[in-house]
Amino acid sequence: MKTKGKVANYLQKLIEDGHPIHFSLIDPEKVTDIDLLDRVTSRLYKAGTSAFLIGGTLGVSKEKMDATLTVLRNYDIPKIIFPSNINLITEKADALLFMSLLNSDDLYYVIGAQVSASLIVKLAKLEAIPTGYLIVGHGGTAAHIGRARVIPYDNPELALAYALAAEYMGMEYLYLEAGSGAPETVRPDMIRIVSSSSGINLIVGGGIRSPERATELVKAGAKAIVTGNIIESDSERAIKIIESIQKVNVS
Ligand SMILES: CC(C)=CCC/C(C)=C/CC/C(C)=C/CC/C(C)=C/COP(=O)(O)OP(=O)(O)O
Ligand SMILES: O=P(O)(O)OC[C@@H](O)CO
Ligand SMILES: [Mg+2]
Repeated sequence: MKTKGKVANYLQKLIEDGHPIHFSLIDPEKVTDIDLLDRVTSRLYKAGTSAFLIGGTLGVSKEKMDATLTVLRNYDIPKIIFPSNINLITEKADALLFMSLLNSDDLYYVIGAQVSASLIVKLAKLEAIPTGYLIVGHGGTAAHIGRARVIPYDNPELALAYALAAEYMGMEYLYLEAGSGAPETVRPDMIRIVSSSSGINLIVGGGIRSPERATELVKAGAKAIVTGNIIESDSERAIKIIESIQKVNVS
């Protein structure tokens, strides 16, 4: 049996210590000013973000990924690729969420992209984090591109059925995604039901814009939350989100 990689161990330790994980999602397409990115990411780092996720659905190239990762290279927290497709894989990162979009109607997003990516990931010596990706509610661009049959916000049982299937297939994380900029996040009730009846670690993202909501989602059982848009539109608020979830002890 293969031993876990550095990034997986780091995340697992945070979870075991009851420390909520915060992922700062940087969309390389939105990066126009490298100095500004440097200033903002430095503040996120100092506030205690746990890791950087780097990715976007539209308008992202490997060159843009590399430029963003170059800015992030000196932070001693993991830089993790959040891939919308196989062209965003770069050896400059530490790891990638090796995701299967479980509720896609398109086999490409369920297993095709993963087969095309696997040897590239190995050659790049990237750590793969086994992750089920499940799109809920609004779904955003990811739902459209990924041809997802979205899980309704008010159907936690359906989400639980996917979570258990993912867990039984050996995935360690399930990313519940409401979509970038979603008007409503995944609901606490769904998180509560899925986390209490399955053993998979929940990452929750999409539409998280306030410390109160972030805290609520962590208290409901999210092991990690992701914020993307709010970093771009109001980085001070993103900092408040990071600070507020650190006050929650989830053990
Ligand atoms: C394992 C590998 C290499 C690939 C998996 C590919 C899969 C399963 C993709 C799922 C479908 C998809 C399109 C996911 C998008 C994930 C993502 C990077 C979301 C964040 O981007 P947004 O913020 O929505 O992007 P925009 O801001 O460009 O809309
Ligand atoms: O940009 P936001 O709305 O924070 O969403 C983050 C992430 O879940 C998108 O894939
Ligand atoms: Mg985005």
